[in-house]
Amino acid sequence: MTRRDRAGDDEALDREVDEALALANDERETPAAPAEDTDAERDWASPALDLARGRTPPERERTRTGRRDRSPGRGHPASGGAGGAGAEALDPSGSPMPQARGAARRRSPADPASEGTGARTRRSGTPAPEDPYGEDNPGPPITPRTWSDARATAGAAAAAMTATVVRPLAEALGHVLAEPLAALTDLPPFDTSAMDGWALAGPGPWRLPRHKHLGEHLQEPGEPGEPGEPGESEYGILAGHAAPAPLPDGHAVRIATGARIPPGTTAVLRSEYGTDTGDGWLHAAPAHPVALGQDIRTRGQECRSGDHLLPAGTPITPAVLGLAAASGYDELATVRGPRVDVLVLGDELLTEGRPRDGRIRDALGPMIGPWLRALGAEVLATRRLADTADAVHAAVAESTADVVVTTGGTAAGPVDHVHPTLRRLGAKLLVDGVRVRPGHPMLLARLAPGRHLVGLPGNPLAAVSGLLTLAEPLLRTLGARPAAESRWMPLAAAVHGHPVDTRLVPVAFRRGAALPLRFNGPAMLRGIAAADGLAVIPPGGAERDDEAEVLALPWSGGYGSTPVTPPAGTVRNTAGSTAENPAAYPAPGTSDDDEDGIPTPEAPA
Ligand SMILES: Nc1nc2c(c(=O)[nH]1)N[C@H]1C(S)=C(S)[C@@H](COP(=O)(O)OP(=O)(O)OC[C@H]3O[C@@H](n4cnc5c(N)ncnc54)[C@H](O)[C@@H]3O)O[C@H]1N2
Ligand code: MOO
Repeated sequence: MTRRDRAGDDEALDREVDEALALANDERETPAAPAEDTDAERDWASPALDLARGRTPPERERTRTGRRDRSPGRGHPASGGAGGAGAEALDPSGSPMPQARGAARRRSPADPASEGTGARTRRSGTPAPEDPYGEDNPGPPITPRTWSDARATAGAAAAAMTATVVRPLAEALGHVLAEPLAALTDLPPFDTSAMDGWALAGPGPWRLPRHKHLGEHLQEPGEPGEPGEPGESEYGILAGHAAPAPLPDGHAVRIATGARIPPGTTAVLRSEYGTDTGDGWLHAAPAHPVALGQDIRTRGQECRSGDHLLPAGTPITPAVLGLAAASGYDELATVRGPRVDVLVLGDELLTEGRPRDGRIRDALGPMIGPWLRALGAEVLATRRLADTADAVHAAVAESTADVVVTTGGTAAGPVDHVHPTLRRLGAKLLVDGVRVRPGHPMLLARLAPGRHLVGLPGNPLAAVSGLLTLAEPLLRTLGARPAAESRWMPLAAAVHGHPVDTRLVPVAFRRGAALPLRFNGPAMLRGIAAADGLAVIPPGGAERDDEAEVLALPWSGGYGSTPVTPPAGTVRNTAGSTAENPAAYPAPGTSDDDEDGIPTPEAPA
């Protein structure tokens, strides 16, 4: 067999398998299907799949990778029961779907190769070659790449951006620290009480200030600070006041959590452990003897001024915002996110109302921008373009963004204008097709040094596949973001595979397992909208209980899980779709001090 014969054979195989997968994944769920759900109906795609598998050329068969067998010790509830049979997948609404069957074989335990594994790019701070695939280095051949190779190529296609933007804390969420976070103060900045109670000097019983007996002062509060010593209110020493006067040996004074400790204090007694006998004396409960230093947070316990709190490259989470504020910051130096223009191609697309007259709603305009923002991009605009070569060419040529993301027009149809546009602009294709389903026509091109175009296929789930395969690694590198740890989970049901391509399949997390969802065809969003992740299914498919790599989604943790706050006024969506964040954090609230209920003194006795 010649090389050409084999290539032709492969294409025929691809077509057959695409059709079989489409049948297995899409049409099985169409309302027109007969009401009775017999085994025969459920399996009607299997012969085509089996046929396709049977014809797989031996050297391309089962280059199974990117998986680890579940160790026998790691049981999960979904795998319990009789012999592993009868796994159910749920559709997005939670109804059981028939188990995929006959499509995958049990893995051999040892499996060192890693085709399905998400490739890692270097962490921020590691120098990257500028424009790695420039004129001097044409890079590896471009077509078509395996899924993991495509991700690695996208992650290595650019260097980390160096521009920084100083942002007020309120606008820094989701960005990345451009510089290490160093404490601007000691934390705590002064010795404070960890509890409401009394500051004590020396061993008890302790003398209480006469005019500050608890009973007297809960009735008619006067002006704070009125009675007593400097820094005291009539309730004793409260948080937020000036330095209190020294506490003489043998004395006690009421003190609130977070208030400054008066000089001379040796310990704090919690209010529930002490008794004010009403005659001017305070006694500790015998069950709670006072330990030296108890319930005092000493200055600098958490950090000293200048201490290195977090490294550059740390994503700014709500917790980082809190730490930055506590340690004295009003604003943070952040890495400028890569600027992205989104171009939505397709004359058939409507921007409002129900599909009509052969036209459908644009599902990608409202989805891609927010998703990119969750991946750290600064989305300049989402524009819808007419399906003409000139419109596409002009929009790409005029864009000043670091990354142009197009949707649709990647295939070879009469109005697929992405490839011709790239040729016209002299762009260099880095990835032209990926061995992944859905989404195989996705592409990545270098428009100019430091400027790239990601071409997402028009089928909506194929576009998501392109986002996670090409856009995510590219944006991660540009934005100097750390790669997320790979997450592996046992599959709660078998999944049909493509014989030679990786599949990305929406899954829901259920009891520690990844449950494949229905409605996972390339044109469908119903599965992904209900999903917690995208399972990476290696060529050949996977059995129930096989461990699969699972890609995080912006709303399910892992990379891209922290949405970037759109700077007010700077993010426009010229196509008029809402640019709302799909996973916005709630407004920062207050949090209690460390009331952990553990009666252990904070400072050693
Ligand atoms: N001869 C071939 N045809 C196709 C192939 C192929 O290999 N050979 N691959 C198929 C696959 S797989 C995909 S994926 C698509 C990719 O096509 P394009 O990137 O050129 O996208 P379009 O043709 O513009 O659209 C495809 C499909 O998606 C719908 N679409 C497009 N944009 C949107 C949007 N914003 N919102 C909702 N739906 C959208 C469009 O109406 C089409 O139905 O090519 C196949 N063909
Ligand atoms: O299978 Mo296409 O690649 O629909 O995305």
